[in-house]
Amino acid sequence: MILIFDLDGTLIDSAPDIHQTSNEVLAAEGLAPLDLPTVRSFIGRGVPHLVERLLGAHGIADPVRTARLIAAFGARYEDAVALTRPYDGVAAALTALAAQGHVLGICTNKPVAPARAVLRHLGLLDHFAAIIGGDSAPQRKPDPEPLHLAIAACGGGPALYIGDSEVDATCAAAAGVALILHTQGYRKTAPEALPHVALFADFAELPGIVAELAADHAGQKALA
Ligand SMILES: O=C(O)COP(=O)(O)O
Ligand SMILES: [Mg+2]
Repeated sequence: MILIFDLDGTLIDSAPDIHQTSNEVLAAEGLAPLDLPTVRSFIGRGVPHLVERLLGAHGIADPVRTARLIAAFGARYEDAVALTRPYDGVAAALTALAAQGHVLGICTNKPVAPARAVLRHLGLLDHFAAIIGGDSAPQRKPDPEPLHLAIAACGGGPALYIGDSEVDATCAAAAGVALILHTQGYRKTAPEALPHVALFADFAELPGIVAELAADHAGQKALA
């Protein structure tokens, strides 16, 4: 099958770097820093949304400042890798999934260049046949288009999406793709509130979950 992964909050805990970069661009505007949980709660809908929320937290809604901060954030984003860690067991799970014969891709709202930069920094880039980011399509997730693009870029066919958030759940549902929910990410609502075919807290569980879903899928195809 094709397995498409979300990035922030799914494969990597990148909130500390996004937090630090946020406070750097706020400082350049003469604005006070925000704490990590606050910034983490703004992650998931891409850079323009993050910046709107950073300024909104300071009571500012100004298109000129928003555009300036988006540019400042973008200029720093590819270097914002030092504080980011993969979740435990990610590399082993990706290796096991590829060994099961699956094709792996990324569909993230992070722009492609910083997505590639952080995956390269963590030694994970070579696992992926395609990377679709927040700047790859006219619309970002939760629009289904980026997920459709990621699946097509991996060769097309039956797919699963592995994500952490409300945005991923809405995107997957709109795309008609089943979601496997990583529960250790940046979600705000209870897992039960989000449509999913499976959930996991530990990447050691993922190869078994995927093997079962792939077998179900093959079984349904045989019956059809
Ligand atoms: O850039 C973001 O806001 C979040 O990215 P994600 O789609 O990888 O969770
Ligand atoms: Mg995410």
